[in-house]
Amino acid sequence: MTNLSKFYQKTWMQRLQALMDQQLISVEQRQLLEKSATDPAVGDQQIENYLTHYGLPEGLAFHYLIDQRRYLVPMVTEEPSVIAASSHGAAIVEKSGGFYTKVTDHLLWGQIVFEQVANAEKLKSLLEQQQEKLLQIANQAHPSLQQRGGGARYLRVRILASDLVSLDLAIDTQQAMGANMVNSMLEAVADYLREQVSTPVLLSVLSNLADQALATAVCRIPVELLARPQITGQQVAQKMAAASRLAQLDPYRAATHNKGIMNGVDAVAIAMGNDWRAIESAAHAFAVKKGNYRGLSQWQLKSDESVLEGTLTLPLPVGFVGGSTKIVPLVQLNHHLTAIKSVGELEKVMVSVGLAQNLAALQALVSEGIQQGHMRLQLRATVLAAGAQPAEVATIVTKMQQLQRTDLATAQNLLAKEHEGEH
Ligand SMILES: CC(C)(COP(=O)([O-])OP(=O)([O-])OC[C@H]1O[C@@H](n2cnc3c(N)ncnc32)[C@H](O)[C@@H]1OP(=O)([O-])[O-])[C@@H](O)C(=O)NCCC(=O)NCCSC(=O)C[C@@](C)(O)CC(=O)[O-]
Ligand SMILES: NC(=O)C1=CN([C@@H]2O[C@H](COP(=O)(O)OP(=O)(O)OC[C@H]3O[C@@H](n4cnc5c(N)ncnc54)[C@H](OP(=O)(O)O)[C@@H]3O)[C@@H](O)[C@H]2O)C=CC1
Repeated sequence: MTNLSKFYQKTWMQRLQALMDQQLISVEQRQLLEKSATDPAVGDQQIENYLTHYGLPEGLAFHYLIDQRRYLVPMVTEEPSVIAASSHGAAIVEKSGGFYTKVTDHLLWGQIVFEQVANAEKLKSLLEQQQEKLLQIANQAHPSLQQRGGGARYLRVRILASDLVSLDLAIDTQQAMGANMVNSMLEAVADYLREQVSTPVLLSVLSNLADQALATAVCRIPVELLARPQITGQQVAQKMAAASRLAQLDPYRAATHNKGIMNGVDAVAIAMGNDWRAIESAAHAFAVKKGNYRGLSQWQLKSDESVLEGTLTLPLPVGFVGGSTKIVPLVQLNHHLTAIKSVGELEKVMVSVGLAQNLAALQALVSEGIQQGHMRLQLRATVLAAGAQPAEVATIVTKMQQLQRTDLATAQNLLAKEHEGEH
């Protein structure tokens, strides 16, 4: 009976066999793992103990007009109504003239933290005096980045506590997200400083709070475009502005407000082969202002209340190259579909999608409520979960809507009746 130790030393087929031998999976489950493994050779190089490829649905969002350019936006998500909402929000902004965006330089912070610091001020000034030398050592650790026009730009020293000091280097990572590059550069500087300074280095690593790589999207919507059945555009706009204020005051609301934004941002990040965990951690860290976690976007009615202005700024530690961007063929296809040519464009698309997602969510929440639109699409997932074949879904969804039911048990009963009726 093969055991599972040294799983990583087994071949992919041996791993599946080992799971069978241990009676952890059935023959059918092994077949599912094999069928889903679209590219075992690549998977085995990408991650450890590779088993199979876990497929997520990819859809396309429409109506994006960003800085007067039209974009198709591939989005990878398992959540119903996210892509519908994305297109819906974008369609409203499209009718309003589109999104206007701006991006800052694409710099990533890296930090070297000193512990057991005896005199923080003294260490701070010592490090600041060596700025040029430290930046030079960082750049020498990854010379190709400078050749591309990037590299370590500047540094700062922060006293975090009487015994903890952080030396932060801002590094222009050009078209890459830069985590691996920055970490190598930091370790070179840390090695140098270990010889210069007796104070121990605790760690050196990039920071995902990429507040030197910001992207902002703005849209200005004539309130009449926000109208919903039984509620005027003016009323929707006023309520959206109130919901925006709520997210500034209440972290419980801000968490969901921001989740709605990241529904779109994450979906684009995955489609573009990016590290969505880095983007998520950056966004939520950036949402803390004056010690409070707040909504990342804001909606304000302009003076004569005829226009609702939405603004979203996000830190985006993202890459147009590097990471898995060249390894996953679908990422190259999605770059082609979106027709983006740089990391700056990727940032503009991502932040616009985040704002569109937020617009659609808030408009629904303050008018008919989220369930009407969301559950109409979520119902399809419920009926699938009840065991329906794709071809049966529409019939069962219609019957559920007639019964005004959304629960799994009703879907299962209707499906059973449908199958009885067939015999
Ligand atoms: C769902 C809608 C769009 C319906 O809204 P609606 O007005 O009933 O939709 P419609 O049928 O009039 O279509 C409007 C547009 O939506 C798109 N659309 C509409 N249906 C589809 C579809 N089947 N497939 C693809 N696209 C669709 C499409 O672009 C369409 O325009 P068209 O292209 O026809 O000119 C609206 O109710 C909505 O946007 N709701 C928000 C849904 C949402 O945010 N879902 C995310 C999950 S809930 C969540 O996690 C976020 C949240 C809410 O918690 C965040 C927060 O609290 O702030
Ligand atoms: N967020 C986090 O906390 C962490 C993330 N990661 C992972 O790190 C990866 C991202 O790191 P990153 O360093 O970007 O990825 P890579 O390790 O893939 O490095 C990017 C590479 O892209 C090459 N490149 C080609 N053209 C350019 C260009 N125009 N600008 C910049 N680089 C270019 C560079 O090659 P050359 O060397 O020839 O210059 C560079 O080494 C992601 O996979 C992420 O998941 C890893 C650790 C932590």
